Amino acid sequence: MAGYYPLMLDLRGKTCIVVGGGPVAERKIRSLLDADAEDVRVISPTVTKGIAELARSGSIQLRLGEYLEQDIDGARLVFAATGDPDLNRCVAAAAVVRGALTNVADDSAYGDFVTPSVIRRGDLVMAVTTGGASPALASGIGRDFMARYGPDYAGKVERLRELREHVRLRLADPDERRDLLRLAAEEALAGSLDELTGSSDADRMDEWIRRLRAAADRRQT
Ligand SMILES: C[C@@]1(CC(=O)O)c2cc3[nH]c(cc4nc(cc5[nH]c(cc(n2)[C@H]1CCC(=O)O)[C@@](C)(CC(=O)O)[C@@H]5CCC(=O)O)C(CC(=O)O)=C4CCC(=O)O)c(CCC(=O)O)c3CC(=O)O
Ligand SMILES: NC(=O)C1=CN([C@@H]2O[C@H](COP(=O)(O)OP(=O)(O)OC[C@H]3O[C@@H](n4cnc5c(N)ncnc54)[C@H](O)[C@@H]3O)[C@@H](O)[C@H]2O)C=CC1
Repeated sequence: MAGYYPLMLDLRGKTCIVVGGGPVAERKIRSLLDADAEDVRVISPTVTKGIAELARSGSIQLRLGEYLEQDIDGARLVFAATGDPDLNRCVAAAAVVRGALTNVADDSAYGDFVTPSVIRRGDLVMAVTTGGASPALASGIGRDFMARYGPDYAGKVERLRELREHVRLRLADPDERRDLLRLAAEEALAGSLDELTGSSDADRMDEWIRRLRAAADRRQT
């Protein structure tokens, strides 16, 4: 069993190809679109209603037909998600030759990566895998995360990003920057980010930094 190295890929501008058009392929396609993939191509003789709708709206390019090896030319990611195990292996082998990373839906041993359960809260992205041991458990833990980290985390992360940009411009001392940003993250986890007042964004940031500095000083004494 592979150890799996987790990473977060920027898929903008990269060609992603899904071979197959059933419910599993649809899930992979939706997860690509959720990740802002801009060039998603699907090859399958039959597709779900959902995939057909995504093609109609222009979110994906669909070729209705059986897979041909040249379909995956230029791909960076390839998903082999047909109901035919031999064909899925063929797709994976052709992808390897082309240097593309592959996912094989019915046998993870043949692919380069597995798809985790993904929870998104704006820029906060959580991914859970069991490496194929129990997709149902990965999904269940994903649901637990959803309950623990609610939709408010999208706003929290946005504010922490703003604060971080502000702090990097305003504070020269790297130790002080680190202490304040760690404290701000603790506030986000404790749910106390909403106490900010101030008339403009810059005022709010200055006030927040003042408060964090005071808290950091209190900690040191
Ligand atoms: C190895 C992997 C390869 C890959 O697809 O990358 C794979 C493989 C297989 N899945 C199977 C079954 C199920 N898959 C799900 C659900 C999900 N499967 C996903 C990923 C993965 N599935 C990769 C490993 C992930 C990991 O373990 O961490 C998720 C997380 C993400 C996604 O699909 O995008 C998504 C949840 C999304 C969410 O809810 O967040 C459910 C649950 C359900 O349907 O409710 C079931 C039934 C219950 C069960 O089996 O647990 C079968 C057997 C088919 C058969 O029996 O014929 C195989 C084939 C095999 O095991 O060889
Ligand atoms: N990774 C995962 O999360 C899961 C994986 N699976 C496995 O994934 C596979 C797909 O599952 P489903 O979507 O439910 O299957 P499905 O049978 O509903 O769909 C298979 C799709 O493959 C297409 N297809 C068949 N021959 C093709 C060809 N020559 N070229 C291109 N496309 C072709 C069909 O038109 C159809 O759209 C199955 O092997 C299943 O065992 C099943 C459940 C979960």
